[in-house]
Amino acid sequence: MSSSATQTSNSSETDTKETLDLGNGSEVVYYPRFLPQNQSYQWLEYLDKKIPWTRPEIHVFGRSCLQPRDTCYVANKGLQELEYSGYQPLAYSWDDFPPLKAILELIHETLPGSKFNSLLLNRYKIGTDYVSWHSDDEKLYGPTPEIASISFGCEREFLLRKREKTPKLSMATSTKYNTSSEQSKASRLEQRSFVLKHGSMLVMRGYVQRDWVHSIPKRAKANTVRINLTFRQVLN
Ligand SMILES: O=C(O)CCC(=O)C(=O)O
Ligand SMILES: [Fe+2]
Repeated sequence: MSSSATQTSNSSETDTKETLDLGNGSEVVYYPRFLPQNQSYQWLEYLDKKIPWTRPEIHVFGRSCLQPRDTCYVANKGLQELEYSGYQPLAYSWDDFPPLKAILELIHETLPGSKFNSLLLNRYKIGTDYVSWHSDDEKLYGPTPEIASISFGCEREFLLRKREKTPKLSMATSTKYNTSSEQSKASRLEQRSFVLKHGSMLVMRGYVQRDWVHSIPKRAKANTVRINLTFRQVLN
């Protein structure tokens, strides 16, 4: 497996990126300074105040629990509806949130050929908010989805771990894995991590959702808000 990280610096800071080849057609590209810092603070404040955040009840392994972070969903009209962990978010319109349209445009300029038409937003209020191991492998994104993930606010660690051959871990079936077997998995299976900075963009493409799982673990010391936007394309 080739997993060399390459550093490419262009004249603009925005274009500075780190490419991680995960092998077998999976790639992650990280743009640490994708958005200007000051503009990003304004967007963070806007999103924190203006997005109609909810903390839904989700269903995993036959149990219901409160999702351990706030969420919202924005999508083009007429797309197939998203459903994960037994929860079907209501789709808001891009027109309600002009800054999201501006961010979408910047992403489309940087990633030629991308046509994102939906956005899942997450808000981690404090360090005990998290997202457990999962992959975004819902059928409506197709077999090799490109997902662009923008982060604002508190820096949090993003972990990627090679998927075990069995069992399937998807957003629909994921749950908390804080057991000792989880620790042994972490040492056995290949793992990568990124600290997602304020104003950064991380892009997952190729077979990342099929072959890898990802998570944002709890961090006791993360005591300020983090907002994350994951842009996706629902195929028709
Ligand atoms: O907050 C993040 O960086 C990741 C969120 C995520 O994995 C998801 O929404 O599917
Ligand atoms: Fe995800």
